[in-house]
Amino acid sequence: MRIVDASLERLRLEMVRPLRTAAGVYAAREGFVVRLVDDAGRVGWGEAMPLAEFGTETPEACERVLTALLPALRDAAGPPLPGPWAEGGEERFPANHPAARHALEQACLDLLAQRRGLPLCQLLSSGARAEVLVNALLGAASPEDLAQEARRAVAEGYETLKLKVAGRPVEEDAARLAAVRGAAGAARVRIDANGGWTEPEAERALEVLGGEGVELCEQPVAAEALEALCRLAARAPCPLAADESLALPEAARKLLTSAPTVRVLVLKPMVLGGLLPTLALAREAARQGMAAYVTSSLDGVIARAGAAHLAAALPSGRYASGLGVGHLFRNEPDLHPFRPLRGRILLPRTPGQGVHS
Ligand SMILES: O=C(O)CCC(=O)c1ccccc1C(=O)O
Ligand SMILES: [Mg+2]
Repeated sequence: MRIVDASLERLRLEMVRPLRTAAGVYAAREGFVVRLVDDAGRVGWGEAMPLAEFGTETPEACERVLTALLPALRDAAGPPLPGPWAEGGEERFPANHPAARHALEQACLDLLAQRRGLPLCQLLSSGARAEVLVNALLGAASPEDLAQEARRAVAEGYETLKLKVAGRPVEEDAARLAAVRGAAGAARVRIDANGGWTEPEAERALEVLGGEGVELCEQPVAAEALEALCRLAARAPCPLAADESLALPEAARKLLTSAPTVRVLVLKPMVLGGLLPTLALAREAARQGMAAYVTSSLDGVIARAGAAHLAAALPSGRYASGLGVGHLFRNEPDLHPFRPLRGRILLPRTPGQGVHS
């Protein structure tokens, strides 16, 4: 397999309305699409959608690295093969640029899976599941609007709802959560503080919010506050999940090796540098008795396609994946296989990722 063309295009995602989290407001996203063509005419797609505040490189740095790397691929005897297929090729992937590495690795895996005649999830794991559960991300602010959004999601078939909390008084979050719980029926409710509380604030907020019917809380305290996170997890009424913390070097290792009170990891392939490093972390977590699920970092459909294949290949599919964000974007393509239906994504069975131009 020789690469006969390698190109890079900008991708700008405009949000229908800004998404507010405790860490900030997202109105638009800037990233890149990598397209590799091999000598048999197969096309492999990869996406880089940097999220610098989450610890990836900036869009400028990402573009610089990808622009520098792609011409070399064009003339190479074959694409660099990542992970177990590397044969010494790993150094051809960019270091310290997780979003750029993600895009390049994803496009190479897409081609490799097509060449082997396997859906990407099957290339990643022979035990891959045929579908993945997805959570609905509720974006409304007021309790009334949230209740309506939750009712709609449940009627559509979502079994897990996710609500952003923190960055406002706990009493307000309590009212917002009560509205969601009232509308959720049998659906689980996941909350995400995006690091918005101090340890004492988190302690109190979790007492108030973390009762029955709350599946877990993502990242109650700042990414760096790893020890506070572990202390809180030992006492909190609901399980705590590490998300932002995993972007820090050594954080995953510390969580995996210290007597684990944090039992769940939120895996963002864009932040962790690609599908294979993320799968390796999920497998390591499973060996330690910890659970993991995949979420997007507000990515385009290509990155979510890769993430959906990865989610299907994780050791366990118990937790819903955070991949139901397409409706938040103005320029989301109408019809594609990675749009959740009844709260699930059914993986394409065609070779590769099943992403087409
Ligand atoms: O999990 C989801 O449903 C969507 C992903 C999401 O919430 C998110 C999107 C961008 C940045 C951070 C986060 C997060 O999970 O904290
Ligand atoms: Mg989160």
